Amino acid sequence: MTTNNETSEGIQIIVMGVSGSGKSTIGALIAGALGVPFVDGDSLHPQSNIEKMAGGQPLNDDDRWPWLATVGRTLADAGRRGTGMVIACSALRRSYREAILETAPRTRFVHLAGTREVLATRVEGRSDHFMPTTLLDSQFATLEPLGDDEPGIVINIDQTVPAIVAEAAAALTESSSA
Ligand SMILES: Nc1ncnc2c1ncn2[C@@H]1O[C@H](COP(=O)(O)OP(=O)(O)OP(=O)(O)O)[C@@H](O)[C@H]1O
Ligand SMILES: O=C(O)[C@H](O)[C@@H](O)[C@H](O)[C@H](O)CO
Repeated sequence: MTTNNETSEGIQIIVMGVSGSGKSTIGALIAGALGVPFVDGDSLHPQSNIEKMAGGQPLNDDDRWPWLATVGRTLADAGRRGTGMVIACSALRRSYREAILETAPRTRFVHLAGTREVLATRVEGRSDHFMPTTLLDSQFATLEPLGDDEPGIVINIDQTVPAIVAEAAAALTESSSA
């Protein structure tokens, strides 16, 4: 999978979805396929947010806004440097995505979508992550799926990792060159 430099430099992607949907796994591979840097949005959270989630409490809007501002700024800075970037960030609500788009208007979203059952299996399968499975219900309650009128694509996560990456990269490069 290749893209020309001109296309890759401009690419600004948020891989979004609830906890355990594969944002880190798929996001890193999409970035590799497109030849752009990858940042895990979890590394941009203030420590207080990580501690809150690890303690079993969902984040609220006040917790998320400063983090979303950092995510948008990081993406916009990469665009200005001409390097492009893929960031894994839950971006659960439409208003969160609108805020990111205000700072980084060329952003496209890749929504990794799956059922509660598939997500529970994936989250329970991890032993090395701070996010408890008990927070999945609040993640689903907060989620507003990517709409047809928003920039990006929705991908069903109930398929293999390579299949998801191939679907995402094909859609992203196709829409970049359109
Ligand atoms: N398509 C897939 N098929 C099978 N397992 C997968 C798939 N995608 C991801 N996984 C596995 O599911 C788990 C969750 O994936 P990952 O940690 O990438 O999700 P995440 O959205 O980044 O989670 P969080 O937001 O909680 O950090 C990991 O153990 C990962 O290896
Ligand atoms: O908006 C949120 O509630 C958070 O961003 C979470 O989604 C986590 O950061 C992430 O998914 C880690 O599990």
